[in-house]
Amino acid sequence: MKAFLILEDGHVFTGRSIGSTREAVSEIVFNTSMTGYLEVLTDPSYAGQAVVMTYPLIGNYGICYEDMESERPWVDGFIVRELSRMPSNFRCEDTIQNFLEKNDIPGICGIDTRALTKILRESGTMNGMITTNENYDMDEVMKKLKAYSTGDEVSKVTCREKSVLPGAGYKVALLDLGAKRNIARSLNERGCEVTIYPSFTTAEEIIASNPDGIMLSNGPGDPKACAQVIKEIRKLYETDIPIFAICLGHQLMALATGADTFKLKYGHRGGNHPVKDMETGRVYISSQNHGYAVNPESLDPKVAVPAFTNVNDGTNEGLKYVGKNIFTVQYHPEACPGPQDSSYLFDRFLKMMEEKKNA
Ligand SMILES: NC(=O)CC[C@H](N)C(=O)O
Repeated sequence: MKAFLILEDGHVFTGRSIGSTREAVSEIVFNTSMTGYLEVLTDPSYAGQAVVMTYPLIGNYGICYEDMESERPWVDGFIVRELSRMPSNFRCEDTIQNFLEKNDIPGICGIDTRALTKILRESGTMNGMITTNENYDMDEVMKKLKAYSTGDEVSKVTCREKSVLPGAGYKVALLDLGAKRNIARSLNERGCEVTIYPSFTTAEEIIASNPDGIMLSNGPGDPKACAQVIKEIRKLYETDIPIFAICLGHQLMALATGADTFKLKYGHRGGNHPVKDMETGRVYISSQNHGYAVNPESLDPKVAVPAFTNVNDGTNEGLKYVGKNIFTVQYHPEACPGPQDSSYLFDRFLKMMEEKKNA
């Protein structure tokens, strides 16, 4: 069946429908990872967005359920050049086509994703519609596209109840703002007992559980849409509990302590973004998925200083909080998909908890 991708600037791409045939209006973003499409589909940070994969062949190893980063796919749509018709891998359990269909996620294949990515890169991220309706009315479509914006996506994707991953080591409270599974897993593998809290949990409840450390997760949408969570994070900042935050968590801690965030032209999404550790000068290759960033000029140097910078565009990729056991990164040390270069940051968090305990 034919499908169309209609962009807010009037461009129309014609391809074939994959997954669900329903219409989807979303923000269109591109990801340059060559593999890891299942982790991309199931990363809750993509709620409210449809993802274009720039790598031209997607799906060749199928779907391996074990690799899911949450219990379901969260993207609004999936856009690829060529979808593998015959996945082949010893772990393969399903095809992307089936997986998208079962989960009612629409997609489009067979379009020139290079041309599409160039448009997004030059004009910036924009809204788009995926539809199988050949008789779409352009004026109606444009009205819908202009009206669309990501709202409070966090409350949509967070867990409903708290849960615990047992461990004999440090007790970590993980605030789930749309957490990828590999965050809890990375802590659990290091022996931590991880208690996962819904995003609407109060700071008082977390503090009362007396954790050795607090972890703020990644998550979808505009960080400024999370006013209530920001208030609770401010209270966590006031304690002396060690805190480590990733991506949305990093942005929210910055907002909670007086800094500002802004929307990047087309974001960073992929598996090979170079970040520089400002202290050592060493560059790490990181997995990233963000559309917003902290404005370093808005930082009060008495509160927080840049710890990592993106080598491509010089934007901020991490902060160290002055006089606090707090450090935060904009990229993904849990790296699923992506290089494992930065997994040492979890060890750094464990060391911080150890030092605090022995102080
Ligand atoms: N992966 C994330 O946590 C993304 C954070 C935020 N939603 C952004 O796009 O910048």
